[in-house]
Amino acid sequence: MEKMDTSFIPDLPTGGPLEVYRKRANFDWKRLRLILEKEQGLRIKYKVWRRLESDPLFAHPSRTPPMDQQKRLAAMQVNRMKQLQLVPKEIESLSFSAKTKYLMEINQALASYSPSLSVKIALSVGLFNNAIRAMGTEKHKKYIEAAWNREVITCLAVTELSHGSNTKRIRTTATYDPRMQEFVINTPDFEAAKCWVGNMGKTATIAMTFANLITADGENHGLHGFLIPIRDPKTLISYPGVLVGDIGEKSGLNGIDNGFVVFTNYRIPLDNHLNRTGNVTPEGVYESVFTDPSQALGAALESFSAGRVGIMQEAANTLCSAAVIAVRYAAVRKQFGPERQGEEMPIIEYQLHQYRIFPILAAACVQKIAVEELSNTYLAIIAGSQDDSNGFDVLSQKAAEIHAIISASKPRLTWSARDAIQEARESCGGHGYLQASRLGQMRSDHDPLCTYEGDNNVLGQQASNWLLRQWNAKELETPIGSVKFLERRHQLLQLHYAQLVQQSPMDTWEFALSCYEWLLCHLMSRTSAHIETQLSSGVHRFEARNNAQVVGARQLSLAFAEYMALSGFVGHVRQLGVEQPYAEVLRLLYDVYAMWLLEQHMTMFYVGGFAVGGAFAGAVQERLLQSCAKLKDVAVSVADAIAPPDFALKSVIARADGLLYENLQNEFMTNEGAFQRPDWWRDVIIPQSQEKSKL
Ligand SMILES: Cc1cc2nc3c(=O)[nH]c(=O)nc-3n(C[C@H](O)[C@H](O)[C@H](O)COP(=O)(O)OP(=O)(O)OC[C@H]3O[C@@H](n4cnc5c(N)ncnc54)[C@H](O)[C@@H]3O)c2cc1C
Repeated sequence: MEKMDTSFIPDLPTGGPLEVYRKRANFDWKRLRLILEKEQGLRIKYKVWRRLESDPLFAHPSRTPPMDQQKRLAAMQVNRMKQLQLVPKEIESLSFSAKTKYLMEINQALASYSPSLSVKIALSVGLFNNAIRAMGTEKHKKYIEAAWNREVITCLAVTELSHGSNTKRIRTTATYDPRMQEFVINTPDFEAAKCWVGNMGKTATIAMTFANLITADGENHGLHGFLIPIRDPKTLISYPGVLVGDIGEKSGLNGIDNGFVVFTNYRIPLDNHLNRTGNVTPEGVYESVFTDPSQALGAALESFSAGRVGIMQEAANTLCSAAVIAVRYAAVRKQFGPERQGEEMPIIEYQLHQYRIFPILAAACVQKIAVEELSNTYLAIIAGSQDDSNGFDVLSQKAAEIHAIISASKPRLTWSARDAIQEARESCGGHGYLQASRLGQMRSDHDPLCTYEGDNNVLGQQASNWLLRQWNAKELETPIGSVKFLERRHQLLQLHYAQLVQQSPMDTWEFALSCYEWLLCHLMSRTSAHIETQLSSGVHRFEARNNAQVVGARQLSLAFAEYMALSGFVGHVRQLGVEQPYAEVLRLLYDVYAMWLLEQHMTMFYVGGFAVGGAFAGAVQERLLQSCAKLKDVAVSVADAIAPPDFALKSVIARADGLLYENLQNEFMTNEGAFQRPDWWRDVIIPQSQEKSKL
């Protein structure tokens, strides 16, 4: 294993109640941290956290501010970014992948401090710039610079009131007027109002908007991107013809001003059309690099994949935070014990508790590595497609495969994080419900990640469609190799647990991966057969596919994402060649996560005939519980290796010092107004007779 410089990682407080478990680890948590995360990325994150911590604008308010204040604060924090100099000038000269990676690291650090802030920045810079690069041409590059300098505040307007997932049915129009060389933007009715658009509610000055491009002859050329100025950047007052407002309070992420807009005969110059894939000449002739307009839309929407990768990174970090809170709390919190009056046991010692929280810890570590691997693959493909002078090879085989992987993985990760937060909340009992535990806020802020940038259930269908295409194709199209195992489909479908455990015992990396290969083949075969049966009885393909979702397609895309994560982790660990104690802990984490996942699919292993009797289910459960028991002694150190600093984690019940009760006492005692009689005290006093009031 290469030499590691861990000196930039701040030490943890010593001597607190967590020390008992910290001492049991036979490895250095800082070195583990650098195995789970690349040094360069971690250095960037610590730099971001240090700068935020030292700036009073980023101090955590003691109470949740009113909605309007949250928006003001997040907007001011975005403006402060430039002064904080988080992005050095030198990154301009880096390659596309290196530069994007740098920005992604910053985003992750910001997201663990405040999701509202990171989403706002993504909308203002990252996503906007990606969209310009994917859809715009040279003349639009000035907007990238302007967005960096905050000369314009940007947003991405795709969703309409009555259409979200089905983007093809968006109805906003951009009609070209050759006389004035302008596009006229119209919202046909309120159902076509753009809505939910982040940054649009109060602040955005320019909206990157998807609208149907219509030429003077009345022909609709499908959806295209347009840069539509909506507010005066000097006054934030909207322009005539633009009715723009805020959609109101949300369940979380209230630092973001989500808005709606209605356009009425609103004119923009020809140059504001993002014309990389389809161009309109000044005379009004439409030219496209695609013959089918839906291909142009597909290429344009593909630019949002970077957003999905960012979402996965954020979800992996959320998993980490939830796991850290649950593990640190469990190591300190004591309840019950064998002797009635004797010492109580930390709840981390209970098997049931281990079974609830260790899969979260293991998932966090495995997914952290898997998402990093996936991000690298994604960036390499996009960089390749940008180098291609012909422009779009985005719809090539590689792009289709990575799109399928992302479409399966974004749902898997965001759902895992959603469930992990809830489990962590309950595992911390009542104190987990305290706002200061962070878990409630984390739950509300994470929740919409399951919906935006592609609703999970809809995205999952795109992944299963691709998988089923591979299943039925004469020739596999898997340049990334994600379904290379399908070459062995006939052998795999014959596989049984009894035979597998002989070939690859449970303590090999291959065991779980082979179980997954069988499961994926079975689900593809099952779903495909279900669709075929319906088609042959005259059912329309659309309906046949819909009716195959519950039977197998939904599970297929989730299982595919899990397989990708596990195999990504295994590939990475094998390459690393780490020393013994680190190899052991990585193996343990893999076992806990893999066995826990296999348990979730147990029914299908039996339904499909992979397993009979109780042996497989019993063996999986036994290995899971044994691995959890082994993980118990090192879990606190593993949590330390993935924990954001206290400042970013902001959880009173999971500080690195482990002083649970002292920190809670301080929280209760200093909580604003804790000892104040309420202003409304008279409203709760029921007038009493003289005699009784003496009581
Ligand atoms: C916090 C937040 C921020 C957002 N920011 C932006 C933004 O900046 N810009 C922007 O343009 N949009 C934004 N959105 C909108 C977001 O992109 C959409 O909400 C998302 O695309 C889902 O669309 P929808 O809400 O219309 O849901 P729908 O498409 O109506 O889906 C509703 C439900 O129906 C299910 N469903 C739909 N079709 C099928 C099917 N074929 N089979 C089975 N089930 C189906 C879905 O799974 C879902 O559960 C934001 C949303 C939120 C919550």
